[in-house]
Amino acid sequence: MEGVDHLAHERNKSEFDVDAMKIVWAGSPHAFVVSDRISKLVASDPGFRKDNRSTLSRKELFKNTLRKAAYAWKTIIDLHLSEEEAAKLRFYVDEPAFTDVHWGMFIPAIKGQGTEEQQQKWLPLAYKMQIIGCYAQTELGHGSNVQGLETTATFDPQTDEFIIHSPTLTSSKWWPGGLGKVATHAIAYALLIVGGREQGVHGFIVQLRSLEDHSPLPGMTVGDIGMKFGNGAYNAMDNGVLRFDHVRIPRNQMLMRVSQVTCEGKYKQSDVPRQLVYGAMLYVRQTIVADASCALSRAVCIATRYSAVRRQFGSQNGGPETQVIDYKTQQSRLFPLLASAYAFRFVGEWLKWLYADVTQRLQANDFSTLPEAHACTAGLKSLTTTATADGIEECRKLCGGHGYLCSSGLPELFAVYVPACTYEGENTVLLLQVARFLMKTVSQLGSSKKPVGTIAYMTRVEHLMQCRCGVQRGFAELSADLVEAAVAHCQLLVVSKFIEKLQQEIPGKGVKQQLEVLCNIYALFLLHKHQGDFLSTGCITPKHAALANDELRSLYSQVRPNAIALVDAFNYTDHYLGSILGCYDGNVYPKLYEAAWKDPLNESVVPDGYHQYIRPLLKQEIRTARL
Ligand SMILES: CCCCC/C=C\C/C=C\C/C=C\C=C\C(=O)SCCNC(=O)CCNC(=O)[C@H](O)C(C)(C)COP(=O)(O)OP(=O)(O)OC[C@H]1O[C@@H](n2cnc3c(N)ncnc32)[C@H](O)[C@@H]1OP(=O)(O)O
Ligand SMILES: Cc1cc2nc3c(=O)[nH]c(=O)nc-3n(C[C@H](O)[C@H](O)[C@H](O)COP(=O)(O)OP(=O)(O)OC[C@H]3O[C@@H](n4cnc5c(N)ncnc54)[C@H](O)[C@@H]3O)c2cc1C
Repeated sequence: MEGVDHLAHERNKSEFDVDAMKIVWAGSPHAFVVSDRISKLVASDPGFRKDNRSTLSRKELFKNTLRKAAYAWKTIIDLHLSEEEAAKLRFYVDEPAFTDVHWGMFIPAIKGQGTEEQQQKWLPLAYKMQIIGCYAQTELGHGSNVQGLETTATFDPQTDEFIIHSPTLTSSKWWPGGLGKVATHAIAYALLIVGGREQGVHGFIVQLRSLEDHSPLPGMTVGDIGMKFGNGAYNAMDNGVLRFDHVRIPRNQMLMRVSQVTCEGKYKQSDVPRQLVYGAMLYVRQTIVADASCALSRAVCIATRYSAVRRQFGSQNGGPETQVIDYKTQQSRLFPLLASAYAFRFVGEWLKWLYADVTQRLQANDFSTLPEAHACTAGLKSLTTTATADGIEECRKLCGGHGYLCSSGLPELFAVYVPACTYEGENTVLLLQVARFLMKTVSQLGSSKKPVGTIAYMTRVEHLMQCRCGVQRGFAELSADLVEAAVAHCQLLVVSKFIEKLQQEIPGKGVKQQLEVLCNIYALFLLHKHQGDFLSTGCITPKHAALANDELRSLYSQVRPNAIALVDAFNYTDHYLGSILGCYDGNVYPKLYEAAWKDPLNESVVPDGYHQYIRPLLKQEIRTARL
């Protein structure tokens, strides 16, 4: 039935003020208003249509992405959108594109690592999109090991230039988004060589393509690296390959905030730490944590609405069958994911604050919190992306067979999301960085350097004092266990930031109570999942473990009547969700049926290839037919 809200009875059950929860989710009344307006603007504009993506060939998909990016830019200019509104528009257009890396990495890298003068020269061009940038760090042979990069930048004092060169096949830049076909410029990372001495990896602004006809400049071999996981999905992005053959760039195109090369060929290090070369990664990891809650909430919204629509078994006296959301097994898989979406939202908010704080301190030459900020961004990036990728797949399974259809939106969401576990730092590699930070802290326990901030709790964990002398030995040998410790540390962060959120004033009828229920689910689910660790370390008794399990069941019952309203609070349009199973009105079956007929395979009743392959088979002519 068109126009009927099939989920109205669910919405009527809710015990809290959904509009107030929408503001909590958005972060502020202002953020809600902007997000609501821009999402509706995108949803109502046929220029941003995306329901045909999975049927396009790679070339068609790519061209369509270029069209959308240009159309989005025109909309931003025509409507005089602010930076905040423009970012929201790109978000709701919901298509991986070169613009993500231009705005998300190229510009932040110049801001973080460029001198004032360099920023003044390059940022206005980038902001107006008169140049399009990518972030060319990873090579064919090295991604995680940044110090192992082989591209060289050799200073030539005769011409006051750097010679950028790819000496081996494995030194080819490989993966950068936007590089393959679009970017005119790159921040390329290369091993700096001055006066014959290697000075570590640095960033350089390199023009790749002509601003007149887009052809690669002399000395550049550049192209796309090929199809990636999933049809459609991330294939809208032109991840690229690039080789430099003795390409010359002016000296002032080395990003020189952290260290400088003079025209006489002197290498000078500022008093800022070398790790600032990694600053763009700090920034992007923080945005990835914020984005995790969006991707997970999207999958959870689809699975929750569909679970309320779908009925299987349990009909009494010819009455309706049971909604699958009422099965305790469904609840025990779905509701912890719902709780995780909210938990990641709040930890993402906090990380944004932490990043702003560390940036302010860095500008004032206070580098004291940089290691903590690195550990938090790296650890939370790893934890939230792993949980989100796993969560999207679980949501697909929670939707049964229909979850496997592209029209459910879940396969594409998974395919686009899952590389987040790899890009911007492979997740295990990042956890090892957290472990290193934790072990460094443990080794300093008892000294005058007291742990503060997110590691202040360590002084309260007595047995850590006993193991502090052994932590510098056997790091590699124990690394698998240390990675688990790193995850536990990050989970503690997530739980404590959720609790801190609840200590704030939260307006709206029943909103705080709902969030308390979700926070308890998040924490108790972790305790339940890792009860072996808690029991074996004597942190809890078997009785506590059983109580936690009982409490979880009771909490699931409390969520049940509010489940639909809790996902409505994400305020996603049907356009953004891109899912028949998750559509707002719950009118799933007619929409699924209709969508099937739109598949290109259904354009003719008898398929292409019938006369060539099916008929000969049926007529037993197969031995004589030429295949
Ligand atoms: C709206 C905007 C959207 C933006 C885009 C959003 C989403 C993304 C969308 C699509 C994807 C697009 C782009 C993807 C881009 C990329 O993937 S870019 C490439 C990213 N590459 C990596 O992340 C590589 C990972 N490797 C590393 O980070 C380092 O090499 C590693 C830390 C693993 C090792 O470093 P190394 O120097 O070799 O060794 P150490 O372990 O000795 O470290 C030295 C010290 O430096 C500290 N440190 C390391 N990293 C940082 C950092 N980022 N910030 C601050 N400090 C750092 C480390 O802790 C050591 O300190 P100590 O010596 O212990 O004190
Ligand atoms: C979709 C996508 C977009 C990307 N975009 C960009 C971009 O715009 N710009 C850019 O520069 N790069 C980009 N990348 C590259 C990305 O940053 C790297 O792939 C990533 O950093 C992982 O590095 P790697 O591929 O070398 O993995 P590897 O390090 O080779 O990882 C392989 C395995 O080895 C393990 N491993 C590695 N080192 C260690 C260690 N020390 N201890 C224990 N285990 C270890 C890892 O855990 C993993 O299991 C992108 C990648 C993808 C998939």
